[in-house]
Amino acid sequence: MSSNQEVVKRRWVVKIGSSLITNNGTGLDHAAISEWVRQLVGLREKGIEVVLVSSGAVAEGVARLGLKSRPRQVHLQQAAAAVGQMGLVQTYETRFQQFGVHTAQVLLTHDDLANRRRYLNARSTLTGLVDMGVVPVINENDTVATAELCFGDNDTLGALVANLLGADTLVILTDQRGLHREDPRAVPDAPLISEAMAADPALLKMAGGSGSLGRGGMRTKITAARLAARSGACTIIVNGRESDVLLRLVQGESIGTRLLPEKQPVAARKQWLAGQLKVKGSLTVDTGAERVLRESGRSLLPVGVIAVNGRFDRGEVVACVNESGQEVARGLVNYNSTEAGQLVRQPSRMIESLLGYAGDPEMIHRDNLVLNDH
Ligand SMILES: Nc1ncnc2c1ncn2[C@@H]1O[C@H](COP(=O)(O)OP(=O)(O)O)[C@@H](O)[C@H]1O
Ligand SMILES: N[C@@H](CCC(=O)OP(=O)(O)O)C(=O)O
Repeated sequence: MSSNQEVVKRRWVVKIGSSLITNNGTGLDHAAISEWVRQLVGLREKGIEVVLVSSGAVAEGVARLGLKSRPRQVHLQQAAAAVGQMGLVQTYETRFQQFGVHTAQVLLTHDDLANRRRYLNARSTLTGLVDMGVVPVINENDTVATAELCFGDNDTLGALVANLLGADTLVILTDQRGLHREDPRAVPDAPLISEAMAADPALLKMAGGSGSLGRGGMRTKITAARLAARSGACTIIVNGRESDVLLRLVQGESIGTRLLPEKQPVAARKQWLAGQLKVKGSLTVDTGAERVLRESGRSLLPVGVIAVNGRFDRGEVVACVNESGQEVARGLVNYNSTEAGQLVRQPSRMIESLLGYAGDPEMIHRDNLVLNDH
């Protein structure tokens, strides 16, 4: 089923942290992974689309290479990650296969999500995988990530993937029950925060760094929750060792820390789009398309575009103007200006024969479109 259809599907991004997935810092905890896979399959059976962000490459590489501990030099850590990533995806692949579910390895860098064109490509590919019933297993592409431009921790990556896919929930599985008022490693009886607004400034004051094998600690989890809230996702930080943790969450049990977005999903996402972006060109739309955009918030299809103005690439921001030149909306365009010119007034089924490849049916997908409210 296409994500572009109007059916509202539940989509969860589940992040499994380094501190949880390893056996005392080296190698993977295979029994625990089997447990999470069983539960992830259970979520799918309840109609939830599942995307996994998993750490563990460095830890597994350290074990496979027979190293005593995580290397200090970055290039050796990256080498260990390259070795360990093989074992990580092999483990998920084998476990999911037992349930007849396919997995796909997706390695992303910061650049992939900052660049609009690559962002859209990543989005299309991931959406395609999810639509085909595949579970993407995502990690940072440690081999090519540079110290200045890396996610570093997978909490941030998980949040950006939640933004990318418009997930309704980001579950961060870690080695604590959730966010406590103070780091429970230092203050064992510090009370648990069960629910808060993700944007609450008090949260960051409670959160400390990583006390163990992970990279970000609670701080990056709070920041991740704020990022995820931007596209309307709720973040749940919870102990991955709790029995049936994911299945209990889906039944609505209150475990862990739930960090809520302050706005409705669509409003938050569109506010972000509206606030961030500059216009590179414009598409003139006919009166029918203008009405559809204004009244039903649907995607802009090529058939409603009557002219293309300016030069732009796929993934850049363009304005949608009416025949009097008044801006109706703006959004991230799925085609560059040359291709868009070829698609003017064309039905989407003609895209493949006109461009020579099967592109997105929309000129601008509604998720990437924000109405001009003047
Ligand atoms: N206020 C807090 N509540 C809970 N844990 C905290 C807090 N402050 C810091 N931490 C630390 O964050 C750690 C979890 O983060 P991290 O080690 O990065 O794990 P992961 O690999 O799962 O991302 C905990 O083990 C804990 O020591
Ligand atoms: N990409 C790294 C994981 C980075 C990391 O440890 O992140 P986190 O689990 O958020 O503390 C790996 O697979 O080893």
